[in-house]
Amino acid sequence: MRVLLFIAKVWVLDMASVIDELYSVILDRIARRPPNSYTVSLIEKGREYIARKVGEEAIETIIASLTESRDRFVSEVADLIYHLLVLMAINNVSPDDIYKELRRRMK
Ligand SMILES: N=c1c2ncn([C@@H]3O[C@H](COP(=O)(O)OP(=O)(O)OP(=O)(O)O)[C@@H](O)[C@H]3O)c2ncn1[C@@H]1O[C@H](COP(=O)(O)O)[C@@H](O)[C@H]1O
Repeated sequence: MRVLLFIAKVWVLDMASVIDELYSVILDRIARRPPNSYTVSLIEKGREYIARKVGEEAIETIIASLTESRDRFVSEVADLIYHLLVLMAINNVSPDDIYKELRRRMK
């Protein structure tokens, strides 16, 4: 049981660190605006476009969960998380804000 708890904890920490790292890369792209960056192309299309894109990715995730393979579902969840992080970044909300809220709700 202890080993399972340890593995679960390491997995959660690793997942959080990937999200933190990706969020930092997104902030960097927004600040530096390098060419050939998908993030920059999203930012240039504006807040409404990005919000709509999150909606689109959420729908694709729902469809994948119901009708497609596990791999397709994993890929759609990753797309959704990335676009959500971009939307969070332009709203000055960090992954830390979300971790705190989730921790506050934890029973
Ligand atoms: N994690 C991602 C990531 N996930 C998904 N996507 C992009 O999201 C898009 C989703 O595909 P869609 O078919 O829905 O959309 P599309 O037709 O390509 O694009 P639209 O014209 O519809 O916006 C694809 O172009 C993917 O490349 C991502 N683009 C970038 N990242 C990471 O973000 C960081 C910054 O990337 P750049 O901004 O490209 O440097 C890097 O660490 C990247 O690995």
